[in-house]
Order: sequence, then C-alpha cells, then structure tokens
Amino acid sequence: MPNDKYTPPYTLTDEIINLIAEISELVGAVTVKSSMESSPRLRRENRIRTIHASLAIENNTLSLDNVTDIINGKRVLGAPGEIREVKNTYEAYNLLLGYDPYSINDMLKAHKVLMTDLTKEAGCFRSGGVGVFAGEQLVHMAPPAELVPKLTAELMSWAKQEKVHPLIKSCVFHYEFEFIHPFADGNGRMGRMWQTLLLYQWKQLFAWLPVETIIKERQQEYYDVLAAADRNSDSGVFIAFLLRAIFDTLKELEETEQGRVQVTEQVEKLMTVLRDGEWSGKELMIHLGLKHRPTFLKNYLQPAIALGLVEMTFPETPNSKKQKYRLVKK
Ligand SMILES: Nc1ncnc2c1ncn2[C@@H]1O[C@H](COP(=O)(O)OP(=O)(O)OP(=O)(O)O)[C@@H](O)[C@H]1O
Repeated sequence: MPNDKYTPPYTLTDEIINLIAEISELVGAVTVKSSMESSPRLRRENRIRTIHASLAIENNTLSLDNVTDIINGKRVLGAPGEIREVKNTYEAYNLLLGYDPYSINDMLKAHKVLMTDLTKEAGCFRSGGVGVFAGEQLVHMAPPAELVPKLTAELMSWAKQEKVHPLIKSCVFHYEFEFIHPFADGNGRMGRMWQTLLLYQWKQLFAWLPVETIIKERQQEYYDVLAAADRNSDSGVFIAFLLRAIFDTLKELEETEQGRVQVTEQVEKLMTVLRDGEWSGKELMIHLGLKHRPTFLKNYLQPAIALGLVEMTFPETPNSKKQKYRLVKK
C-alpha cells in the first residue's frame, strides 16, 4: 500500500446502503421540524446526554443528574477524577465545532482539552505500546507507538480526499482511529467525538444528536463489532452497527419532537433561569429584566405552569408570601 494513499478496507452491504437512504430522509424530516434550532435548552440537554453517555462507556459512574449539576456549576460529591472528566469533556465539546476535522494539530488540541490532568500525555500521541482489554483478555493490540503519527496522517489524508458518503466516511474513520489507538488514554471518547465533528460537516444537527446514548445501551455489541472488524480486516460490520445507532437516535428524536410541547421564547427564558433552582416571582422578574408584573404573569409564568413545565413550591396556597417556583422534574 503506498504510504500517502492508504485506503481503509470496508465492504458496503445492502443493509448499509438502505440505512444511508433512511438516515438521509430522517435527517431532512427531523431538521425541518426540530425545535433544536430554536432551543438552546434542548441543544444543551442533548449535549449533556452525549457527555454523560460517552463517559459512562468508559466507566465514569456519575449519573445524568450529577453531570448536569457539574456542568451547571453546582457542587457535586464524587471522585475528583470523574468530575474532571465531565468538565473536560464539556469544554472539549464546546470547542469541537471550531476544529478542522482533517487537521492533526486540531485533533491534538482537542485531546489536550479532553485529557488535561487525566493523563500525562494529554495533547500528544502516545509514546508507548497500548492494548485494549476486556477484563484480563487482550482484545486488540494497537500498532507500535513509532507508527502512530504516520498512520494517523494517512487516515486524515484519506478522510480529507475521500468522496464516499459522510455517513460511511465518519464510521470508517471511527473504526480506523480505534484500530490505531493514537493516544495513551481517551481513544474511545476522541473517536466518538471526532465522528460527531465529521458528521457535523455534513449536517449540523449531528452536533447535538446524542448517538452515544444508544452506543452506551449497546456497549457490548459496540465492542463485539470492533473486534469482528479487526478479525475480518473489514469495518463493514462496525459501519452497519453505527448506522443503526444513528438511525435509532434520529427516530427517537423524531418521536420526542412529535410529542414535545412547543414553548414560546419567553417560557424558554423563564425555564433557563429556573434551571438554577427555586425562585420567587420577584426574583424571577429581576433575572428576566421585567418590570411589568402582568406581562410576566401572562407571557412567562402562567403559560409555563399551564404546560406543566413549572410548578409552585406551595401549590395549596398560591398567594403565600413564601411562594417560589421551580421546574417540574420529568
Ligand atoms: N477490539 C477493539 N479494537 C479496536 N478498538 C477497540 C476494540 N474494543 C474497544 N475498542 C475501542 O477502544 C475504546 C477504549 O479504549 P481504552 O480502553 O484505551 O480507553 P480510552 O482510550 O480511555 O477510551 P474510552 O474513553 O472509551 O475509555 C473503546 O471505547 C472502543 O472505542
């Protein structure tokens, strides 16, 4: 194989071709209807689900609520390393869309953000050998460290010039990246994140699509298809697995979109303030920069309560001086 023209081996099956057609159609339909475009809250919620799932895959034990609290700046009791993983991953996803998916420099920068204080080799390729283990058993021996820069450069240059559909390209990239295992630690997280970046270049929706949640639910299968692709020297099975996960994530999004209550911008703003806890009516008006109480009641508070999104802390005594409001826990 010539050095500068590495072509990863993969076989396209009928299932893969069909999935590409179905996903493309679904992306179109979901993008048109999606409240994600207009809702920073929804994008944030999905981003937090992505971060939680991607970290849970690598055994971080913090719950979705814990991860949400950490990202919202609240104090959470937990192992400092796990809390650091959340903060780093949040930061890395915040910067992700500004990176060039075909730049090795940008990939190293992203790894530094993701792994600072978690591994000694944050932001640089590994200097030693690395294997992937399932318990005690070695399931994948990565190529020697001295080959990593060359193999990664070849993969990047293939991805940059390759004209195949971005859905395929991003899955092949994810597989080849895991095969190389360029870093001492954080390879799973980086591979999943970089696939998101590649898909974002195709359709922006992917930046907020929590595919990792489904991968987490099917974690054993994720490992099995990676191992099968290794054995076959062909990433076809891995492509099919990831496309099914993407398809199912989009289906789930389409269904929640259908059932979602459409909220106004004002209700959205109120809910953003209430994410930080319980507030009185007066405090809410100050935070929202409102002076006119009837407007606050009519456009903000009453519709939010009517939609079942916000509740009183003392529902029995609506006019209580101690009355506060909070988000309804779903
Ligand atoms: N047989 C395999 N061949 C290649 N890569 C694999 C294989 N099995 C699992 N992997 C990948 O390796 C990742 C785990 O790598 P590793 O144990 O080095 O932890 P890590 O680099 O910290 O990544 P993670 O964030 O997933 O824990 C998995 O998430 C998966 O993407």
